[in-house]
Amino acid sequence: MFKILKKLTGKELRYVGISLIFIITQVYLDLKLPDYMSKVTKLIQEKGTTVSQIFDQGKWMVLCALGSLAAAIVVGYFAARVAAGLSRTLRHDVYHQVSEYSMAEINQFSTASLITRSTNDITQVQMFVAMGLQLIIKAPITAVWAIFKIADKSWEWTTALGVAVLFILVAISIIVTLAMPRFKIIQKLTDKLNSVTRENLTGIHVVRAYNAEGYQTEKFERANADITSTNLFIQRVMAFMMPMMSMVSSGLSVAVYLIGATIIKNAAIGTPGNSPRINLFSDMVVFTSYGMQVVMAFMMLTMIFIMMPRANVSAGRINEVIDTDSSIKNGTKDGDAATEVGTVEFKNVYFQYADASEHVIEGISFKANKGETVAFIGSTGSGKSTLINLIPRYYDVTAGQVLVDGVNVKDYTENALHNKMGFIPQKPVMFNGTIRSNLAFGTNAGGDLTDEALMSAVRLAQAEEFVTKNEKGLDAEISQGGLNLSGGQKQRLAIARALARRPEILVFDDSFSALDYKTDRVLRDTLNRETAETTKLIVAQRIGTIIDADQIIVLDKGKVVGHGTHTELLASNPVYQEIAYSQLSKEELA
Ligand SMILES: Nc1ncnc2c1ncn2[C@@H]1O[C@H](COP(=O)(O)OP(=O)(O)OP(=O)(O)O)[C@@H](O)[C@H]1O
Repeated sequence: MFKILKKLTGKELRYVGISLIFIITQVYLDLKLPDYMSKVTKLIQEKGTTVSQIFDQGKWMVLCALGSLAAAIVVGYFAARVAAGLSRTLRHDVYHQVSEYSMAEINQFSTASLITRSTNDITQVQMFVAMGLQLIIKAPITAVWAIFKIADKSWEWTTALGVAVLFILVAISIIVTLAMPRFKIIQKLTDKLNSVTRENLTGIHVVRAYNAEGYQTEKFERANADITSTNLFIQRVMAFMMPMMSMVSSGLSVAVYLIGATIIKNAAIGTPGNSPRINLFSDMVVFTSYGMQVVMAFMMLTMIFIMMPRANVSAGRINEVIDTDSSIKNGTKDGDAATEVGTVEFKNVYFQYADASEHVIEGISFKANKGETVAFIGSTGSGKSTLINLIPRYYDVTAGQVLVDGVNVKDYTENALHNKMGFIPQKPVMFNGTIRSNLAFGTNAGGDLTDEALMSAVRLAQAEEFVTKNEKGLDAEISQGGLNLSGGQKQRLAIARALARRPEILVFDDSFSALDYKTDRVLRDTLNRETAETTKLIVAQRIGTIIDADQIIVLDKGKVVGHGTHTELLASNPVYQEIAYSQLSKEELA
């Protein structure tokens, strides 16, 4: 938590300082009240006291109460500003740190947990800071000040107060010890609930189509029941707090009055102007009042103890995200460091996922020259997507080297590397906005993209028809995730987005699969004609898509089992032959 609090800005620390002044003012005014009460008590018992004399003292009491209220409002205002400011800083830091993560870190935390950490966990810290700032400082000052004011009244009363405080401390310790471990669990269970809900919502079509609502509901209910029972346990334990505090405050009042009755009985009556009994009675009223302030102060601390363990767990989870650096370190070379143009080379590359026991890619070497088309084919799970994910450094190789334009991808800055290529993922990703905002997405080495450049990319990607059919054209709206587009339309826009950058290298991860055969053929012909200078790496399932490639690499269980042109492989490679004959007849392949 302290590490998180170090993130407070200078302005926020100034607000904390101002709050401190007002908290002290508030405590001073609160503790001034019993002094006036004492005077009023004495006046009431003395003969000949007039109403205006009592009113004189009462007026100050009202003013103290109003002053204390005003100070509390000011403190609340600044506490809210500090807490909201800190929460904004944390959200900013978490967001920027996560944006730097490689896929390895995102997989390590899981998307659901990263969402909980940047929302729920930050809210916990925000609530704690807002409450804490008002109470953490106020409670000890009140307690110490009040004890100091009544310490000399009578050792019997002070002992009663000490016993009450000791009782509170022991009870709080027991309660917090019982509840603390559950707070850690509760944030994990929130992650789980988030993950189940997300999965259910994103896969709602499949869930409905397979009548799997029951199965999904059961999963959700289990997660829901787990979090409910843990919450209930915590709430039940915490439920003891308030009754216990009222019991202690009532008990303390009774004890002070019982002790007071005995002390007053044994005291001398004295004279009307100087009566020890009247003085003792007034002391007793004042002591009860200060004693309540002490108990209230501990009550405030109790609130803090309720919130602190959970906020602490949340702070730890936020720090974990902020302190985790991306395993992929940016290089320093810019695009001009390239020694070649438009080449991609793999030199004896091995790759293993962090949580896997075996290599997914083993000893792969090849070189794609400028303007060449290199295709990758192989059964599902043979490692095709993994292989091309190594080019933009979504993952780093375990051994070997990947070179782009003659330079190791690890040496480039992220921007320089990504500006060289247009990457079209297996599942096209669309963002909420317009066709224009989706195509001109992100930064581009060539500067801002004109509408002409965008439309030219749209034409190349065979998307012109449906883009121009919409009267808004490039301004046609796209909903989140491209839900208002068909699979093929999304695929074509994803290709247009890559083409619009006019990159040296195009990487297609099975990007033609959602296209019909005719569009696939026309798109390939257009690309060959219009982007002849661009190097193309294509992962494909269909032989037809890659039949004209300059090099075809056949993968099986992460290894290269064939490398050549379509004609060469068809003549001699059994794995390629098997794939080819399963899709096309001998006549079509000839
Ligand atoms: N994030 C990951 N963590 C662990 N293992 C993974 C991960 N992604 C893929 N794998 C494993 O790596 C292997 C290769 O997967 P990859 O997606 O590269 O295959 P592919 O040839 O592209 O398959 P497909 O044609 O079905 O897309 C598979 O066995 C898969 O289980």
